[in-house]
Amino acid sequence: MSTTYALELKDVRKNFGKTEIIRGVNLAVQAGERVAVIGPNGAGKSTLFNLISGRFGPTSGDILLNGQAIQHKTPYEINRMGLSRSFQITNIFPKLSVFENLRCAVLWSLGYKYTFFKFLSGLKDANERAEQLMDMIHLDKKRDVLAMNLTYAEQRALEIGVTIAGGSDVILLDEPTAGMSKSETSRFIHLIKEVTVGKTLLTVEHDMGVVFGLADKIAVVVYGEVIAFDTPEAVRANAKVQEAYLGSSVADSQAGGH
Ligand SMILES: Nc1ncnc2c1ncn2[C@@H]1O[C@H](COP(=O)(O)OP(=O)(O)OP(=O)(O)O)[C@@H](O)[C@H]1O
Repeated sequence: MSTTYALELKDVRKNFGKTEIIRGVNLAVQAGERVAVIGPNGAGKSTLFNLISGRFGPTSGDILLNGQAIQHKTPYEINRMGLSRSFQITNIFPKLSVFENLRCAVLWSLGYKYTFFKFLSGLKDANERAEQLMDMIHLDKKRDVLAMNLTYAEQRALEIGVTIAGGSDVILLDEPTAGMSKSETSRFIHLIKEVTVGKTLLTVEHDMGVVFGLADKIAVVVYGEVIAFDTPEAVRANAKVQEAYLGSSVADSQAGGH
């Protein structure tokens, strides 16, 4: 019996000009797994995210979302099929309040931007869902504060709220804790865990504390290939990974008690 994975990459390759940047990636992520994608600078992590979210098409290979091929779909179509991505560059509206940002995201996900009448009938549901999201990301006390007046960590939390607003079951987060202090980071890991319960999560991450605090599995990308995909413990113990990349970062994170 074949398994349907939440996300599956089969021999995915991507060339930019004559250079092969992604060199035959295979990855099978089970529904509900939290996966951290790690690797040295320039290894191809962002390119992989761009391929999965449809920003680029692969040169060859298949990408399946819940068993359905998405490698030729647009980002919009892929989003409608249940995958949502947040960016390092923020995707919130600075001059809208917390509540308005969330409501916009909910309405957009429901497709209400297209017809005014659908919009009116959906408004009540959208309001309720936006309130619910606001509680989930712990910004209920900041309901009417403009996004631009939130702290940096609160803006990142709002961004997560916007990302999960449509109820996608596969979530891609690009360095969700980048730029945060240590205490903000540990609170944020907790928040990400809470809001992604039952969802499949992929995150590109450099901070080993975050990786080991968040991930069920780690995918190690080195020079356009996934050289290991396993539990944190197994990846930590993997000699190939130690040699190619981790070494001192893992030692540091272990010393730090993560
Ligand atoms: N649109 C593009 N056109 C040409 N080359 C690209 C493009 N996007 C990425 N690259 C190249 O692909 C390689 C992988 O880049 P990518 O950004 O995916 O790496 P990364 O692992 O995310 O790195 P970092 O950790 O520094 O963000 C780099 O050599 C980069 O210069």
